[in-house]
Amino acid sequence: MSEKVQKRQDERSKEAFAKAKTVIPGGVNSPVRAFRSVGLNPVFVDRGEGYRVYDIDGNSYIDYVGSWGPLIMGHAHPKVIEAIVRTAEKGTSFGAPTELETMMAEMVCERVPSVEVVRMVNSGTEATMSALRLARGYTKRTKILKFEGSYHGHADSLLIKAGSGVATLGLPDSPGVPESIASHTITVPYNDLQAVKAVFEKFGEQIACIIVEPVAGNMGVVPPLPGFLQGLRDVTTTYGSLLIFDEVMTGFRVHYNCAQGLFGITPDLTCMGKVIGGGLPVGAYGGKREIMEQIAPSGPIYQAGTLSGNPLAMAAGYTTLSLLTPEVYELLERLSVRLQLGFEANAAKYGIPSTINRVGSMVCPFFTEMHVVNYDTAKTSDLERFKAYFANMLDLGVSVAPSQFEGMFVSAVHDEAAIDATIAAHDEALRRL
Ligand SMILES: Cc1ncc(COP(=O)(O)O)c(C=O)c1O
Ligand SMILES: N[C@H](C=O)CCC(=O)O
Repeated sequence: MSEKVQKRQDERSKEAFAKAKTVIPGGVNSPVRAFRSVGLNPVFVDRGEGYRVYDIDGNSYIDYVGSWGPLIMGHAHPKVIEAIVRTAEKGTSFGAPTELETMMAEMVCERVPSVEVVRMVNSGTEATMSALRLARGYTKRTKILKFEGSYHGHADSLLIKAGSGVATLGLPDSPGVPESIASHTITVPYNDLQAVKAVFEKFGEQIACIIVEPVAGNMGVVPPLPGFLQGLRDVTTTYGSLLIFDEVMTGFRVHYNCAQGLFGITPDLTCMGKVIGGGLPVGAYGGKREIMEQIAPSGPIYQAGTLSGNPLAMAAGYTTLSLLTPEVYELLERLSVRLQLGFEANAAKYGIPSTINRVGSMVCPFFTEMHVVNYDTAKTSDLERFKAYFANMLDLGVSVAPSQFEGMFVSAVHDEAAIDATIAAHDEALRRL
């Protein structure tokens, strides 16, 4: 395969990055994009179409970043683009209600039974930050519990032992988060129900909520162990705390009814983002009416947004959700299993320690033989090997996230040929290690 591959050009991306660094911190608007942990120059994208992205140097890649999850229908899906254009022609934002927002809310409530009422915001960070405020205001408690290596956006209360870029850059706590705020956040290892119970025995009456990624996707992909999510449901019910599912990544990604539908657990509140914006900036939080009605203007807990419910985001999100039929999830499962099996066979062929975690179309190859169940086991992956693997994959025309602590996202427009080409690239990438 290597013989057929032309050397990847990157001169223009290098120039673009140098220029960006003069006016943008680190040259990027979100840290992991800088490729720092893999020691490379970031690829500057020109355009995307279907499962491919094209960079400004003229290289093209089979893409598994998918804008970090939202693009479940691939890049520039014609129906999504058409909906955005049609909507934009009528105006881009009004700061007044539109019927599109109600249509979107109806669609979310219909597909996610735990969500009776939903408020749109502009990012996953806004969704989790607002859900925390609501949980604290509703329960009149201050402490929260989150899991090590989970990422819930960059609100102060949640930037404690976080995953994603924070893990990638090795920054367990961020300067600028006051100790007085951090002290209210309790962290325990993911999948460790005993640790959760021990915390509740000590502080249960003070804990407003548990916030959990029902499939962890920011320490690489880590599925919940059997009984873990149910255990969280039980303990929060016992102590009168709220259970918040952060489905910003898993929402409409792993199942037609989100992760809560896949695992059959009903949270009190759900945070969403990514897929529900179809590639435009969006977030949402929703849940039981009794709790959600505490939000202003129906209740006293304040949260607002100039661009919230933006018509373009609603049009892109609504169209994306309309395309996501149960059959699409069957297709995603088939394609993703094919990818996983191919990767497993390649690793076995070269005797490379490997664990491939997968839930639906979230896939993550770790370079370790350990069963990856939490952040500590995720960290046993050989990061130097990941670095070399990442560079090889890029040279072979496959774009994966530039960090071991992120997953791959298969889209519904990746076909079997694309998956097989990816498996072949992976084979070659491992052979070159
Ligand atoms: C599970 C989870 N929650 C929250 C967020 C924050 O979302 P956003 O980047 O849109 O602020 C992310 C991703 O960044 C995420 O993966
Ligand atoms: N893992 C993050 C979100 O899910 C990646 C997005 C980012 O940090 O830019």
